[in-house]
Amino acid sequence: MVFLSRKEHFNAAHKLYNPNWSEEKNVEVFGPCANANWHGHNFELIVTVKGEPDPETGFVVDLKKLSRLIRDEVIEKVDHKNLNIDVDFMHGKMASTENLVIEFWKILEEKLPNITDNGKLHSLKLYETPRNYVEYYG
Ligand SMILES: Nc1nc2c(c(=O)[nH]1)N=C([C@H](O)[C@H](O)COP(=O)(O)OP(=O)(O)OP(=O)(O)O)CN2
Repeated sequence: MVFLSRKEHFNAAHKLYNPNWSEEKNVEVFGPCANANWHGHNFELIVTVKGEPDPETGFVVDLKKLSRLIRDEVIEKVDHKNLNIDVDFMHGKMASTENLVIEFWKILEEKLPNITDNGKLHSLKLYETPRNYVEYYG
């Protein structure tokens, strides 16, 4: 079994704000992340696919195809966007890194069979800042 990864990049704005809470409670829980006028992050998304290399190509998945898939299906939808407002799959959800990575997984798990017969989605690692990141295994 080989684990193969591709890193992609996007930047996006968001705020962490629960509309069911008072302004005071939002500030207490989320601090400056609840700032009404948003804030931005440079995100890094690392997608790891696992499988046996195909005997004819030596590939688990063609990294060019994987990059294109991630960019077309995920990055395009979030890059230079406001995660709370512009991104359909985040509507009604808190725009946390945890919730974002779960939505990315749903998209990529469904689309991956279009580009590989032998690779399966293993994990997503999403960096919100160079020091804060989440890992998700489905
Ligand atoms: N469980 C979560 N906690 C927090 C999330 C999140 O998505 N899930 N997000 C945030 C903020 O959006 C943001 O990540 C915090 O930024 P910041 O505190 O500035 O983080 P830095 O690593 O850049 O700064 P340090 O000073 O090094 O902490 C908050 N919590």
